[in-house]
Amino acid sequence: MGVSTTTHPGGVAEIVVDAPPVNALTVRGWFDLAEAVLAAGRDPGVGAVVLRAEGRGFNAGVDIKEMQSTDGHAALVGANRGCYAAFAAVYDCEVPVVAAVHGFCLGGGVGLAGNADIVVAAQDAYFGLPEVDRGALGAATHLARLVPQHLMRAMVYTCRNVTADELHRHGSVLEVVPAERLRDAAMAVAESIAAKDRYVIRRAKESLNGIDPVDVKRSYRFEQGLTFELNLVGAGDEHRDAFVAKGAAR
Ligand SMILES: CC(C)(COP(=O)([O-])OP(=O)(O)OC[C@H]1O[C@@H](n2cnc3c(N)ncnc32)[C@H](O)[C@@H]1OP(=O)(O)O)[C@@H](O)C(=O)NCCC(=O)NCCSC(=O)/C=C/C[N+](C)(C)C
Repeated sequence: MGVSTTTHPGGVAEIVVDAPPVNALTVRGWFDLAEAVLAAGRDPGVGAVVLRAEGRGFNAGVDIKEMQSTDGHAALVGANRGCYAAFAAVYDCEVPVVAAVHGFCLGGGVGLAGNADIVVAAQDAYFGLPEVDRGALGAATHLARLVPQHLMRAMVYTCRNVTADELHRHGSVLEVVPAERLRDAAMAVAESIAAKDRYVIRRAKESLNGIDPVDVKRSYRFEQGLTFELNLVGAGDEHRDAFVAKGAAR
């Protein structure tokens, strides 16, 4: 349980998130993931990273229950800083990151997949930002890397999800495979990158980040500023409390 890294002989670091029941990460979980991704990229023996998850889905975003059961603002501030650190780590990782997505990829999950260099998905994968329904904002920066502008806006305002097949049609998901083949498909892409000259691949990643038209970290920080406003006016608590109460009622 948690975040684990296995470095394979071909130079692929496989980072696996396993946080039952739905891979909704705690503050600690986001920071652990950030450190695992950065450490893999720092390892000179690594040429590519595969980021995947065990369980029912890739990622269900922040752990709302931790946020609502923690006194004061520590969990709220921590989740924001943890998400920022984890999304930034995927982006800044010195080698390409291949996200292997299955099942749900929601909220913070989109932050991870959107900042990955390559996304491979299972046929059951879907992506979305339920933030507006949770009284929050954020990860539109990263969703905008996966879908065109108007679809991104529709997804933010309506909280509708898109499937892996739709993203494949937009070109942001490289390959859609049956769930049982997801790990192998992601590893195969990562191995083909790790087989290249490691110095050149690191410079290729640095170069691609350097020509990005959007500063993803700054853009996400702007989004977070408005999330803080929603918290100040009480909209955050109202919607998160409703989520927790709905689960309890069930
Ligand atoms: C589609 C989901 C993830 C799974 O659906 P399901 O039908 O397979 O499972 P179920 O809804 O019964 O959930 C199982 C248990 O997991 C709990 N759960 C689910 N999501 C979360 C969560 N995010 N935090 C804490 N706990 C969660 C759920 O209450 C069930 O517990 P019990 O068995 O009842 O005890 C579906 O669950 C779903 O849609 N979840 C909500 C996803 C969501 O809204 N994520 C947060 C998005 S906001 C975000 O990630 C980033 C915010 C930005 N910022 C940091 C700036 C605030």
